Amino acid sequence: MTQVSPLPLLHLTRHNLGHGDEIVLRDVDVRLHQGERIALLGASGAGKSTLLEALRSALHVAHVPAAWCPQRQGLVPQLSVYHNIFMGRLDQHSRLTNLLNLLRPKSAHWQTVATLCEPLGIASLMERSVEALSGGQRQRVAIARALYQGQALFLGDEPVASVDQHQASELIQLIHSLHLTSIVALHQRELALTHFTRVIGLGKNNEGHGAVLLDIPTDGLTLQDLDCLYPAASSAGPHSPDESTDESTGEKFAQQDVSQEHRNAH
Ligand SMILES: Nc1ncnc2c1ncn2[C@@H]1O[C@H](COP(=O)(O)OP(=O)(O)OP(=O)(O)O)[C@@H](O)[C@H]1O
Repeated sequence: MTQVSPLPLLHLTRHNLGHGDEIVLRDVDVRLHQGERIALLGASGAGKSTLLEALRSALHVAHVPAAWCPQRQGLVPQLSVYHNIFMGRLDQHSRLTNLLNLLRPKSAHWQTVATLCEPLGIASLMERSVEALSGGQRQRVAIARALYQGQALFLGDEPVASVDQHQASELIQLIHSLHLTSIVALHQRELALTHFTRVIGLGKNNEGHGAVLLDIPTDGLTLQDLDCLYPAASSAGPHSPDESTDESTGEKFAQQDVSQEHRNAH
């Protein structure tokens, strides 16, 4: 049987990404295909949000719709959980519908949102204002608002950072059950290996510049292969016993070289 290649969605090529005059990531060359589950990894400040923003805006220009779950959530604290989730589709309704819904939610909209909230464990909180929620509950509301957008592609900037590993795993599964393609920035490396098909890892290259260090399938990848993205972990982390007592840069570079063999395998 002939194998059908996955549909290309985007090719972000030879881009320096940053803010103002500051370049955060050099020579970014990333392709996205339909059906991929991409985990974006890297230490804090490595440029995950910067890359996600660039992908988001390139997708917009290419007219590829994507659900978006931002790191800062962007929820309106004074409004109810229901209203915050409904905001995910404001652009799909007329202004009048949006205004009326603010005053008196239509039962059909309410029901749709309730159905989404059920697996997220926030159905009983739909009338509560967001300011009265815990951090983890707010995170679920932000995810629900992105799910409510009803797109095939999900972009999330650390959407499961405020919940424990078990809950994070369930949330990622839910996101994946509703989206064909996903690109998610994460700090939990284990989740990247268990729930995603590909890892894009950001960090400093040998010249000390921010760059894409890894772009590889997760198949066969180990936690140790990811240590090069986290300089502290590669010198002292629990996944690199060989290096835990030796902080020599030689050891560190040896680890980087292993991972760089896989680089840009896509
Ligand atoms: N709006 C901005 N203006 C100027 N510099 C910025 C802006 N946003 C981020 N930066 C800088 O860009 C670099 C990368 O930040 P970014 O938020 O992309 O990293 P990150 O990997 O998402 O970090 P974290 O895991 O902490 O969220 C950092 O040095 C940060 O200070």
